Amino acid sequence: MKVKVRILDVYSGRYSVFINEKEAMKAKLHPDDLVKLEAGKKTVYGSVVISSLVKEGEIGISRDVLQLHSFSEGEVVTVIPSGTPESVRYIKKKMNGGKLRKVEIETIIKDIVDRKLRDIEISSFVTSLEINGLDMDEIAALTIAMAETGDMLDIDRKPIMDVHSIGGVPGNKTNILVVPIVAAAGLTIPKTSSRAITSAAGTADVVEVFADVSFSLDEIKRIVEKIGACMVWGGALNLAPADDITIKSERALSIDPTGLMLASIMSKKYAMGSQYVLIDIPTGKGVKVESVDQARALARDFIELGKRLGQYVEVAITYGGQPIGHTVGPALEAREALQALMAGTGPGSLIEKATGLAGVLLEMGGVAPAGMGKKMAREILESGKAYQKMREIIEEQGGNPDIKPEDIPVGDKTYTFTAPTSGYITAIDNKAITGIARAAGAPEDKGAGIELYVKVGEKVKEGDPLFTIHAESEARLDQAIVFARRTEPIRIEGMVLQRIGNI
Ligand SMILES: O=P(O)(O)OC[C@H]1O[C@H](OP(=O)(O)O)[C@H](O)[C@@H]1O
Ligand SMILES: Nc1ccnc(=O)[nH]1
Repeated sequence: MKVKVRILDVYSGRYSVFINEKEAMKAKLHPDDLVKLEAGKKTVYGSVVISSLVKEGEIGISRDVLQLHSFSEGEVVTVIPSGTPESVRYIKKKMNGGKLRKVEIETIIKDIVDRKLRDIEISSFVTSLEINGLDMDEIAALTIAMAETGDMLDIDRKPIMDVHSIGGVPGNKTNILVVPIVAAAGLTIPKTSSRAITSAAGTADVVEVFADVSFSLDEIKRIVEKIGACMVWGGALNLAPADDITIKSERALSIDPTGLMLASIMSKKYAMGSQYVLIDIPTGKGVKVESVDQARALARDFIELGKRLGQYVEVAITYGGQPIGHTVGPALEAREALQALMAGTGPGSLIEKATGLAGVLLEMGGVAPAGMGKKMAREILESGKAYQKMREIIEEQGGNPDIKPEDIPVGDKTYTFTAPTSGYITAIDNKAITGIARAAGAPEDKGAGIELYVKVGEKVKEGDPLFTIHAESEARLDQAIVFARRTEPIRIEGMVLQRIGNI
């Protein structure tokens, strides 16, 4: 079927092509059918939307498609119905517990990147990995396939360090301090981050509050060669492009299958050319890895995967039993991170973790003697050198280097929960805290989130403030209050834990 292109100002997050109902009937096309568009050497796949936005003889091209492919108004394209991709058979093989061969994994990833697989098939793939997992051969093949379907960065300034958290713990703004500390020591650290997967704010969501995070690889090369660091969003680059597509499914389901997590992280590190990689595995109740034994097993997998990729990997198992610092949500976390960098100090959990991880990297990079890295990291932070480096990063990434924490707007719709009784704080529920912040609108609403006034082990009196919810709308605030009342995220000794009826 030959039709003319109509550029449509439609942005749906999916590769949609719009076809007139009569045209569709003639071509026996139905909603969500996969079609191939051919124009010269250009081949693009898209999902059909039946619409009166276009006339017979036309095809509507959405902004999603135009992000990666150029089409011009009136351009003639050939539309060919595309049958079910071969990769769907491989997804079903994994769903049935089979082991995928390298070529099968490569086909799935290529079809994801080429948009031949629709949301339903991608979600099925992610779910099958959550249920049936991957062995190390499959994970290595997945990692390389994810990296090699995108661009690779070649940075001259060596050695190239990197740090990445598996995430899962609310308030984990740690690496926003780690990166400038390490770069201030003269090492090169081209940090890529994802947006939130299971949390209320991914590092890319937080950094975006005070700088751009979407750059081309050439722009990143310029920034990193100039100042030794960046903090950018992996999804904006054509860097392991399947990663951000699968993360969208993970976010919707709030899952992060271990094998896919290993590949997601290490494919980005591999594509950036990182030589020395530190992985942070937060461990504790309510995070992705709940026991130290599980963390050790995952650590061994990261180290093995690194060996197969030619990268030196070390792993830090860190405390994840409660939120890091006192804030959860993009703007609130950006404020806290900036405050800590400017003051050279801050909440114990944040400073201890940041200087601990940075210390390991300084030792891995050979600029600190064994066992002296954390001390050196703390000195860099307290001296203000880390803040100066952060100013450079913000400026090079298009932000205002003079930004102050109070310049960062946070949600002005607030509600504060207070202690219903006196006693010691015995637990803070990570999942509940994340759920409240996400109910309040985070991470999409940058100003949404939670300010925590207490941590485990502290003593409170009845009526003392425990936490404040921030939202950008009353409706979102109400949703978050209901969620908070239902989940009671902060437990005080002596509180009734459960009430069981006469069942
Ligand atoms: O907590 P959740 O959302 O599951 O995991 C995603 C977060 O973990 C990693 O953090 P970092 O970039 O290493 O700081 C990712 O980049 C992302 O920010
Ligand atoms: N699955 C992932 C977890 C954390 N970071 C990532 O980039 N990917």
